[in-house]
Amino acid sequence: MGIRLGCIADDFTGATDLANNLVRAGMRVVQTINTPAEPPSGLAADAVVVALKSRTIPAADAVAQSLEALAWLRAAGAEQICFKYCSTFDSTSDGNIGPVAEALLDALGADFTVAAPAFPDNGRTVYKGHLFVGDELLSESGMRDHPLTPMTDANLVRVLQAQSRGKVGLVDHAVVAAGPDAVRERFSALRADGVSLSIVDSLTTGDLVRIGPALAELPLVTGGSGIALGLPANWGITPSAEAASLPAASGRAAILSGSVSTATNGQVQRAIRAGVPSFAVEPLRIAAGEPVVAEALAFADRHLSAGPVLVYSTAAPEAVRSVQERLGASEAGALVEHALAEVARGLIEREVRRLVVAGGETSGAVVQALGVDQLRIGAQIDPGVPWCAAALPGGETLHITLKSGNFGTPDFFTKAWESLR
Ligand SMILES: Nc1ncnc2c1ncn2[C@@H]1O[C@H](COP(=O)(O)OP(=O)(O)OP(=O)(O)O)[C@@H](O)[C@H]1O
Ligand SMILES: O=C(O)[C@@H](O)C(=O)CO
Repeated sequence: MGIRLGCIADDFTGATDLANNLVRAGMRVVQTINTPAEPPSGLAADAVVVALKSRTIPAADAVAQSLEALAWLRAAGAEQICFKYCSTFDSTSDGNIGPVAEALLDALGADFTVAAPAFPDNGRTVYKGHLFVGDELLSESGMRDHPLTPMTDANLVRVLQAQSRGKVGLVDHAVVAAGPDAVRERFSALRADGVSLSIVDSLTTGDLVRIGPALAELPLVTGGSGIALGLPANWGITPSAEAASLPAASGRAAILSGSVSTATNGQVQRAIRAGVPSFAVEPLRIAAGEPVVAEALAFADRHLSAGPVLVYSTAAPEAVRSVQERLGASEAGALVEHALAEVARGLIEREVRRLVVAGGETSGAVVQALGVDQLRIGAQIDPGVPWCAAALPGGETLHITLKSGNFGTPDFFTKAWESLR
């Protein structure tokens, strides 16, 4: 039997976030890093999440990579496809949410899908098409300063329309609250009006679960990880603790943080205050050719035997902006990602087997550098952030968690270890 749900995620932390919600809803989930080169075989899973790093690449490349993932997932027997992007709708005016969603619709021969980024467990809600992060509109949240995808408009109908060929509509909260039949009716009305992509309001987890049955008929659904909460029940799958079990963890521990999000800035400061030995990676020093990676690893050598160490490039928005003005945003990003990926490799050589990574782009760079191609999803540390187990190329197990920038409580970097046994 093939898999039920095939998922394509546009970044690596987002993929584990989605996998985490599917596991919590009872699905057995395998996450692959990129589209596997081999055709699917022997997958003991209800869902596969293909993690891409396509959020900030040119739209045409994101489309090509997503279509490749789609072909693999269809070969694995996927009965429905889910395209996962950020709960803060991270994108630019060129995409990549609209272009990828439309290309997937075309490839599936479908004419309509939803765009439902809400993840109320993490404070992301959508009302009248406007995205809120906690109590703030998206455009007034820390996301307005994001280095790669600054979000300056909270009206998602407008944001998605700007990056889509087709017409964008809205399923508003009154319809969602009225239940799946009302949602189905609204889908039909939107279709009749020529709408191909529709933002869906959701204020609570209950809203996301309630729309679940209405999504069963769509070949493609798109959204944040919250959309996963209502899908497994469409196959009669119910929550089970077994879905989240991982092998026992051991080995040295480290934190690598390349996220510049508001939450991560707080978490780094908190870890430093808590006495975690910490090394700051400075982009301008890397650009000047200074041996920053070697220094970070020498620092790790001095501290690893006593407990977790933190290597971070995380900085406040003004500092990030000033680096970007000097180096260019994507050049600075690439430079830091490369350096942190090199540090990750060095840490594995130093017997680190428990690793916290913060930031979606950073996680992508680290996981690829480590040669990890598949993750098993374990228990949740905080909403959207599970521990995962991966086989290193030598066969040893690495326990790793990929934390989205804005996820996790302020003490995440010190408490994460407690939920790993
Ligand atoms: N001090 C810095 N100056 C400039 N750029 C930085 C700095 N530190 C990190 N970066 C870059 O900023 C980007 C941060 O993106 P990343 O996705 O890793 O984190 P995030 O955006 O905070 O988290 P998420 O995408 O999970 O919400 C990366 O490309 C990273 O290399
Ligand atoms: O949806 C989210 O907020 C996260 O999974 C994510 O994608 C952040 O990069």
